[in-house]
Amino acid sequence: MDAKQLKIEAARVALEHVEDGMRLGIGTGSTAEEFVRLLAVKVADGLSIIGVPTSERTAALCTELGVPLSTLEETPELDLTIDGADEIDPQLGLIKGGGGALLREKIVAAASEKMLVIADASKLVDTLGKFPLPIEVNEFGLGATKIAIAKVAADLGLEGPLEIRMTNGKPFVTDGGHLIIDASFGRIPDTRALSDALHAIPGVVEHGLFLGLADAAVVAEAGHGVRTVRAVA
Ligand SMILES: O=C[C@H](O)[C@H](O)[C@H](O)COP(=O)(O)O
Repeated sequence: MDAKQLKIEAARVALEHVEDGMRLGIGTGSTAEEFVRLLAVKVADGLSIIGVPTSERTAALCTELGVPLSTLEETPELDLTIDGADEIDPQLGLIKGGGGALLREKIVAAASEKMLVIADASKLVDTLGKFPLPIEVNEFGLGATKIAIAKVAADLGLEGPLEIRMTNGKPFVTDGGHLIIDASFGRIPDTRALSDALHAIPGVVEHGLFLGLADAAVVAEAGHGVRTVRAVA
């Protein structure tokens, strides 16, 4: 089974958690897109949900496929968010933001009663951090913000390149109009301490560590089918 098929399988099982009348946070990325495609078929068959998208990209796909949308202004409390992830640890801590949507994704997940992650098994790790941590920053004061990030990381024994994410030769700009710094710290033993320290830097808008937000992960693995993973205490 190829990577795309695994994403479809995880999305298919996650869809079983969607009930009629739900207010649904809809994630971003290639796995979330497979979920949107399956959701659209159900909607066409009569499933009644209202979706809040986590990016302009997801909003466009939902609109194209006829998935009804709302905003967090109109629908500020959600029942369930279904989203992908770049890494998942045994406590269901996540790294997200590979697609640059981490800020809206975190706001939507935090507004949801439950968050379900969909992924293939390659996203499971013992310790977060092999995937560079996306940090969304304000363009103003970028140099000072980079220095501050490097300092708080060093205090936690972390170091590594801090690279401004580029696309087509220009800095990548998020839906919120910010930049992304991809921080290659390697494994992050104390994710909570790093999260708190990054939040204390004024130029940091948000970061891609999602801690205590996911309730379960639906994980598809070649040869092993799909399993639902819950946090290890
Ligand atoms: O900003 C993007 C999101 O956090 C995605 O959910 C994450 O990057 C996973 O994407 P994919 O399903 O394409 O691996």
